[in-house]
Amino acid sequence: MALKCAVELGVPDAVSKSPEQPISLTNLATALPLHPSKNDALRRLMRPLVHAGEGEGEGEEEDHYSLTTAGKLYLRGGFGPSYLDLHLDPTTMTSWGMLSAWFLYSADAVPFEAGHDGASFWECLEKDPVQKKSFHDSMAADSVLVAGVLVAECREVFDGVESLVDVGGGTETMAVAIAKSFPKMECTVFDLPHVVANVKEEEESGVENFRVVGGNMFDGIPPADAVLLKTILHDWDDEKCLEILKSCREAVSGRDEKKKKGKVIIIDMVVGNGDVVGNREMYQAQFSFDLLMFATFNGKERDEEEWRSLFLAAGFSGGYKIIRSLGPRSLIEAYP
Ligand SMILES: C[S@@+](CC[C@H](N)C(=O)[O-])C[C@H]1O[C@@H](n2cnc3c(N)ncnc32)[C@H](O)[C@@H]1O
Ligand SMILES: COc1cc(-c2oc3cc(O)cc(O)c3c(=O)c2O)cc(OC)c1OC
Repeated sequence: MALKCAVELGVPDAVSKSPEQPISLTNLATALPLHPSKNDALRRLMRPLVHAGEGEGEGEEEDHYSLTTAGKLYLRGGFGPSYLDLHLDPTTMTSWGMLSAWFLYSADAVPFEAGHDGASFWECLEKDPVQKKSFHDSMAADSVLVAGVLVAECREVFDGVESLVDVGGGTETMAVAIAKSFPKMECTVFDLPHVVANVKEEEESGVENFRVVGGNMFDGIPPADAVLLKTILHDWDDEKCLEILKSCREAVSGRDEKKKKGKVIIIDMVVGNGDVVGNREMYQAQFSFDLLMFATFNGKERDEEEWRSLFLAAGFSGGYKIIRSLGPRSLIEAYP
């Protein structure tokens, strides 16, 4: 909460722009648009942030500040501010307020839905344009990071792929980044009609090998050589995941006479795998997201065994491969 407040006040930008490094408390107060009667409280706001880095050689001085590497993520326009907006938004926070009630009473409603008269997270977003924008902006900020790695370091994933559908692609960030990087590939972003309605302009204005399709993935998925599911399956329970995966399998299972088989590319967590081994903070990230997914959707972060069972049950007879770790997430390919 201190971080959210500091970001809203523009603290990271003021610290970063200061010619004095580290910047003193007095100069920081002057650089911010604070009411003069509030200057003294700035030290109290900054203290928990300074001490958050304790034990790593940071946080030794309480009245002079410079940005840590993580702090740089919170500069305006970066990934951090939209991430905070999403996770600390009052609508999103409802899940946490309802979690203990879920444990105490026999009703099985998803905590988020119990706090919203039975409406799902996606239904709430549709009704609230501000929350919808905040959600899709932060997912897009995440996609900028992930797309950068994907097109720079994982190009072999797209070898032989002539068409790709980004299912639940949200706004166009990921599909456009792939389309630009692979100009011969037909790239489609597929999401709920009210989500992609805002993306149409992008389609009209520019990248030729990119198009937009609105629809419900539970009613079918447009055919392609590859389907991309980035942070989709963790939003759903096993039953719904099976429906999605079966539909993806059909979508990539060969439309021409050669019956060329494609693949499903998944970007999601594999709990306990890859980069997280021996890394306490990565485990914390995975377990925190698991609880968030549970409280918001009855979704979950899955370990390798759980992924294996899903692929088997969804009929992926070609098996699967965990291609690489992307921090707490992994890139998985599943073959029909
Ligand atoms: C967690 S977001 C992931 C967005 C994007 N893949 C990314 O990683 O940035 C989940 C996406 O699934 C979409 N979605 C939810 N239900 C859907 C449905 N029934 N059919 C198609 N898309 C759906 C949401 O609108 C949202 O864009
Ligand atoms: C913005 O960066 C990330 C976001 C997510 C993420 O966050 C969510 C938050 C919600 O309140 C509801 C959701 O449905 C979601 C997601 O589905 C979702 O994927 C996840 C990330 O990595 C796992 C992000 O990058 C760090």
